[in-house]
Amino acid sequence: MRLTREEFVRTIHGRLIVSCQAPEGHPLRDTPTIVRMAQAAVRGGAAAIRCGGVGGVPDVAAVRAAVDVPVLGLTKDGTEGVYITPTVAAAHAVLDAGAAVVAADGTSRPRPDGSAFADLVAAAHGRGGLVLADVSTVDEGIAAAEAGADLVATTLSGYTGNSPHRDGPDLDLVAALRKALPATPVIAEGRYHSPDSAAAALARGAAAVVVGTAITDPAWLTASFAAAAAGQTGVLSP
Ligand SMILES: CC(=O)N[C@H](C=O)[C@@H](O)[C@H](O)[C@H](O)COP(=O)(O)O
Repeated sequence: MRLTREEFVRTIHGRLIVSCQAPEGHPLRDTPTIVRMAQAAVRGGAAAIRCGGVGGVPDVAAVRAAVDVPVLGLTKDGTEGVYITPTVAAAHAVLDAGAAVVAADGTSRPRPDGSAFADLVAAAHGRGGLVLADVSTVDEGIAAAEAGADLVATTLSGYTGNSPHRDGPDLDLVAALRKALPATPVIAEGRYHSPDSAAAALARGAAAVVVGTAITDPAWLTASFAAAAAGQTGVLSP
């Protein structure tokens, strides 16, 4: 699916994107399960699906074939430094698998193939794809937009050395990017764990909000219920 930025933004504007991923070793980590996760998310109203990650290109291709909403694809190579679609070759592969948008690390940290982020953007545009820059600060967002990113996302806030580490989402970064980049759509992503927080991101100027864990990880959901239950232990007799 090839879309112009305007077409893509029209599709997602004011809506939810669901990130359908599971880490290595997770009980849900296989491609058919990720596909069903994506189908369930679309049934619930997801405007687009973000997928790939450690499942990589096979997940992107399988989800793309199974849903009729745009796919934001990524690969993940490790967990340190630049690991989200870190190379030009990875971006090509994600787009060739049918993603409308490639989500890639948009920071200025060194990339494993020695390329610059602008090289990845040019390569993706050459394939007719759009680029979502995952960043952690306003300055990174500005640099990514200058390098040609079609959209920027707050995905990496809390996961880099120069961004604040917090339990909840970085709503301040959403607002700051919106102000600094009036012509570049901002996607809110990272630790949106409630419908209210997702709505707050849209109110702060996000074009759309990405939710992953809080929708797609039953282990995380169970742990939050289990913790609440443990807090009540002894209040009522069985
Ligand atoms: C930092 C990083 O590697 N984020 C990844 C990006 O694709 C995913 O692991 C997250 O699940 C995704 O960003 C959605 O966030 P959350 O699961 O918090 O709703």
